[in-house]
Amino acid sequence: MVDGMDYGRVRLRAEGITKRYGRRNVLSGVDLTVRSGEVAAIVGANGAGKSTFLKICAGLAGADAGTVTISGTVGYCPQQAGLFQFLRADEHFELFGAGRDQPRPAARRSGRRMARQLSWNASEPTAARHLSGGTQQKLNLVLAAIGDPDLILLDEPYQGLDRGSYTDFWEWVFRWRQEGRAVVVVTHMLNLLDRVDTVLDLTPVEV
Ligand SMILES: Nc1ncnc2c1ncn2[C@@H]1O[C@H](COP(=O)(O)OP(=O)(O)OP(=O)(O)O)[C@@H](O)[C@H]1O
Repeated sequence: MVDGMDYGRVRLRAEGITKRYGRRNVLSGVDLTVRSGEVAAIVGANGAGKSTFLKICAGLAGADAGTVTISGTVGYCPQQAGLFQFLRADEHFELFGAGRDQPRPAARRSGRRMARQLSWNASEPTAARHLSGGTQQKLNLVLAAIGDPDLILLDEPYQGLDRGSYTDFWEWVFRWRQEGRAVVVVTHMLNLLDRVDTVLDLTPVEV
């Protein structure tokens, strides 16, 4: 437990989220509530609407109906890393840190520290475009957590991670929970579902 964290406070409340693309109903009245100190997993088949739902929660896509209420700061990790190809890791940390009012040295320190937890030395002066696919994904992940957001939204953030880093990633998620953050993870890793607090299954119901 961390002093000052508001354990149990609702960080995300999505109610009645409905989304259509053309004539296709992707989400129909989806609800999800996540509190500080909780991990929610979103599961469902390919195309079930997991990424769409997460983007709506992050405010990056609009819903046709329903409301999303967020309390506190938000970090979002997209499925495809949205990096600046010519910038180094440190420069990404500074840029994303600035977006969350974090001074440059603090952002650099916290980015490097989190990278180390994923077995990556982020102080190397390598442009993002020259990082390996898995390392780009680590950068993508660290950027979602820069500035210690209260709510962290992760869209299958482990693609390309090696076995050790994958384990480190889940340890991270459960550490964040312990620290009182609210975490939402899109995942296909059903073996971990007994360790999360809420499971939202978007698989369409057969009628
Ligand atoms: N911008 C868009 N325009 C039209 N259709 C879209 C758009 N974005 C998503 N879709 C469609 O909405 C459906 C849900 O897509 P989404 O990416 O949310 O699914 P998902 O559950 O995250 O899938 P996956 O497990 O493959 O990542 C799919 O049929 C997809 O083709």
